Amino acid sequence: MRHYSLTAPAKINLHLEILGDRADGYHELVMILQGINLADRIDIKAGSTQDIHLHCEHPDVPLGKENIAYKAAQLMCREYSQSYAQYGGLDITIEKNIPVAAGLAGGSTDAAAVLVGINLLWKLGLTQPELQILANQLGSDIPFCLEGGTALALGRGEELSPLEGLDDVTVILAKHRNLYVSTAWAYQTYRQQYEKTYVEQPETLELGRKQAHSGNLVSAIGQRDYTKIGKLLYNDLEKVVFPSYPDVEALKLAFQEQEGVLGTLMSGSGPTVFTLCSSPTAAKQVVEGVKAKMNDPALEFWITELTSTGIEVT
Ligand SMILES: C[C@](O)(CO)[C@H](O)COP(=O)(O)OP(=O)(O)OC[C@H]1O[C@@H](n2ccc(N)nc2=O)[C@H](O)[C@@H]1O
Ligand SMILES: Nc1ncnc2c1ncn2[C@@H]1O[C@H](COP(=O)(O)OP(=O)(O)OP(=O)(O)O)[C@@H](O)[C@H]1O
Repeated sequence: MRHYSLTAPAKINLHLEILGDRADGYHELVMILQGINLADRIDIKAGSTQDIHLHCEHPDVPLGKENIAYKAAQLMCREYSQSYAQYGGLDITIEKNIPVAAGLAGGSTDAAAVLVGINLLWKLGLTQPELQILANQLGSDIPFCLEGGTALALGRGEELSPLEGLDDVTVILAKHRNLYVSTAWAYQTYRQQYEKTYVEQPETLELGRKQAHSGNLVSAIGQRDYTKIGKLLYNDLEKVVFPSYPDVEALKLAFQEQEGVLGTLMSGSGPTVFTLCSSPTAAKQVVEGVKAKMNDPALEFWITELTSTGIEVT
């Protein structure tokens, strides 16, 4: 029986700027997204019945229709009903290595891997743009997860332009165990506090505005100037997450104080704080410094790298 195993990397946001809210309930964004080497593993094969069966040992991952990977499988069954009838149901196992509800697109990357896996399992031959149309229906981070690497993302996150790949930098991830931030809550709170309606502008004007803030970071990425990249990290959602979750801000400040840090920022809607370092050795020292400063047993740390590799069949 055919069986596919895929690695599905997490992401961080090097830049997240909110231009305003939109009539469809989303926010118009300018982001720079970056894949990292921390990945879930997705195993996918034909099931013995017509059902979709999801397995995951992580206690915080739902196993039914609320799981975004399950929704991705359902979408494929609906869109390609003939293949579904021909090949039968699906058996999907998620090995969860990416922290849950952490601002690292864990669910989104699982869903993207399910789209890729079913495309292979059912021999659909869908192209990347065709997969992108499906990804876009499922969530805002999923189109990026399908591509991976480094990308500028506009719109609600789905208008992607690839940037120079960054893959020789160490990144520390840190978060408080059992601290979760809802993405919907973060954007809704931002909407309430910084109400600014996004107005479509003539193409050239709008492009100029979008490039104004992220442009320097895009240039630094092009030059692979990691010192500059570290200084230009930016996330508008820190403005709403930090006042409600002061521990997250304290964690960022503790990283900023350490020597050997290139830059530090909250990823997505948090609560994970990431820190760029020039080497794994420097990163280990930084983690020790933060542990000593915070003295909080609830803190968890991961040391990994930026990666230009997206979803891969292994
Ligand atoms: C915070 C980020 O992870 C940064 O990459 C993304 O912007 C969120 O991506 P995501 O979790 O895939 O988001 P979705 O599942 O599409 O939406 C989750 C929630 O965030 C809000 N949301 C999301 C994206 C966006 N551009 N504007 C929003 O206001 C949606 O209204 C929804 O309530
Ligand atoms: N495959 C999945 N993996 C993890 N969580 C999932 C999954 N499917 C649904 N969820 C639910 O979605 C919520 C958000 O989890 P996820 O790990 O995707 O958050 P996130 O990394 O903050 O997402 P993003 O960065 O895209 O906003 C969790 O509380 C969990 O209950």
